[in-house]
Amino acid sequence: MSSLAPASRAVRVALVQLGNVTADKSYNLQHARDMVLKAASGSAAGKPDLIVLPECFNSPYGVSYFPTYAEDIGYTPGEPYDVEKSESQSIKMLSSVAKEAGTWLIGGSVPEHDVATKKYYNTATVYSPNGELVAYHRKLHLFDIDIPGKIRFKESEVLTGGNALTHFDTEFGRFGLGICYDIRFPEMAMIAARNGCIAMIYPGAFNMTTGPLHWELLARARATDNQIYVAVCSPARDLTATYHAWGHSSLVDPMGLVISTTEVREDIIYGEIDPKKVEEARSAIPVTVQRRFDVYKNVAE
Ligand SMILES: O=C(O)CCC(=O)C(=O)O
Repeated sequence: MSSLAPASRAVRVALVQLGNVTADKSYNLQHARDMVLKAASGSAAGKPDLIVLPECFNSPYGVSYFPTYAEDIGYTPGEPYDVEKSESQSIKMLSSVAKEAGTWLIGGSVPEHDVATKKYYNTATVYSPNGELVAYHRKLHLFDIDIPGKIRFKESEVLTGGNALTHFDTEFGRFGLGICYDIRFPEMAMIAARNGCIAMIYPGAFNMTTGPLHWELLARARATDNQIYVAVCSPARDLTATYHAWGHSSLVDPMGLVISTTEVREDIIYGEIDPKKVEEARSAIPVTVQRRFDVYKNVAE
């Protein structure tokens, strides 16, 4: 298990529960831009250091929409990425608004079309305060569920799952990134925590069936399991859309307490990710060093 990366102070976070995600992509991009700038103007506690947008913020959420809204991002992990030359208008907007806001930005997720391989992905990107694209996560676990009479959703009809875990470093510490259904896989958050991440951030969009059952439960479980912060950022609920998002964007602390949350409408919520609280939780209840990997070395066996 690696130790926590040194952090100078708590990170102020803003979660943007974006409303009005319409069929008009240009409008969606402009609205997301405006809301990031609004979030950056801060709360009574001050300007945030990190702003988060929800899953699929530039397009309606649904398998049939992905090909129409998908953009070619052309990112190769480990290689420098020139945003100016990007083919993706969403990436250009996110980079420029991160720079204008002067904050870290987790740009929710967007449908991606990798033109070279002809594959589609659900992809989240992260920007530094100078607009540099620093991390890129393709949803690893595709949202394929079928609850009879309630909801059937099969991302795999169009999308391909990513094949990498994503952690990124900031001056405040290391963060792990997942998208929505990824939160159901505890291994992902555990590996992030054991690699020194102080938080997992999940742009997401749960629904009216699994939202009330599992959204908060999973966020609190991943936080408690690993004694890290967990942020879940949803779109607002729109009953005129084909997919009704659960909303309830929330920030959970390393003891599993929901420290900031909202209801279903468009909103911006603020909270702090304090690395000292991670250390305090781990010293009070030391499960991170009590694990019996001598008994359960390989959980995939
Ligand atoms: O896991 C769930 O219940 C919802 C997941 C989801 O909405 C998603 O992955 O987009």
